[in-house]
Amino acid sequence: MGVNVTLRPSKAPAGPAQAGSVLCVTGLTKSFGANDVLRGIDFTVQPGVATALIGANGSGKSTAMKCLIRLVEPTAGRIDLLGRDVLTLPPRDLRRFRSHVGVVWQRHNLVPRLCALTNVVHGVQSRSAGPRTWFQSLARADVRREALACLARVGLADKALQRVDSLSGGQQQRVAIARMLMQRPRIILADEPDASLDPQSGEEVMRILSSLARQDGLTLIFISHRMEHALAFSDHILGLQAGRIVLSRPTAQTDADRLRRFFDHPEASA
Ligand SMILES: Nc1ncnc2c1ncn2[C@@H]1O[C@H](COP(=O)(O)OP(=O)(O)OP(=O)(O)O)[C@@H](O)[C@H]1O
Repeated sequence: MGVNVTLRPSKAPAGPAQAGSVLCVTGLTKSFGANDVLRGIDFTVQPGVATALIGANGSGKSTAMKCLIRLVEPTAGRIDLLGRDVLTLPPRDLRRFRSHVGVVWQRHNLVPRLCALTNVVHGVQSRSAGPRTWFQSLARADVRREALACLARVGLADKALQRVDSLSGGQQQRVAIARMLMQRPRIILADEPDASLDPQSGEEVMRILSSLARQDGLTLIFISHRMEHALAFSDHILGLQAGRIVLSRPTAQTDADRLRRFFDHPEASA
């Protein structure tokens, strides 16, 4: 896949999204009290591109990702995502807007005592609500079929009726991905989906996420602490240090040594 993520010049004036981009972030700033966590970050992502967001603990990666859908309210800046000026959306529009954004967290928030299929059916609630979305046995036939298909896409069709708390950590994360697919997202944000998993399960989760995004032509933005995952599953890498983007490079133009140097001396990577 072609690499077409570009870093915009810092201190660019707020303006409309760059032509063709799915995401355009300009001057994004976030302070928690006196803690300036994001110090004016600018970047643009083109549709279908997989972007890895890397950086040391506390560099602001999760905060930046949460700002994109206003789970954290930015202090300043502009975010154009999926053609919407996100920071101006009124609450009702924001809820509807979020339903187009599939999010995968490190902690997946499944309902442990319910089966995998019911948990996946819950993903439809972003499109339609009501008791028929509470349990797979009550779900409309087409919803049930779609949920089964989503489970099949993550390789868990045979676990559909198994309680989620009887599945392994990696399998649970795959159920969470299937639930996210039920949203029919237009973009996927993943905050360390490979954390808290053993290396093999973490890699499998990343591989599934990445290939689903590619199959559906979806933009994927993911945070990972695993250098090898950033290299294997992205088209472009953005590196944050103390709330600033100090690295923006097509993945094909970097390697493990360069990324190691970024982690050791991020200030020298700009
Ligand atoms: N809700 C909050 N209230 C106050 N401070 C916060 C809040 N969320 C994050 N922070 C602070 O913002 C800074 C950046 O946190 P963030 O979670 O974005 O970093 P990160 O790069 O994702 O780190 P990690 O790799 O450890 O997850 C930290 O100093 C953190 O304590």
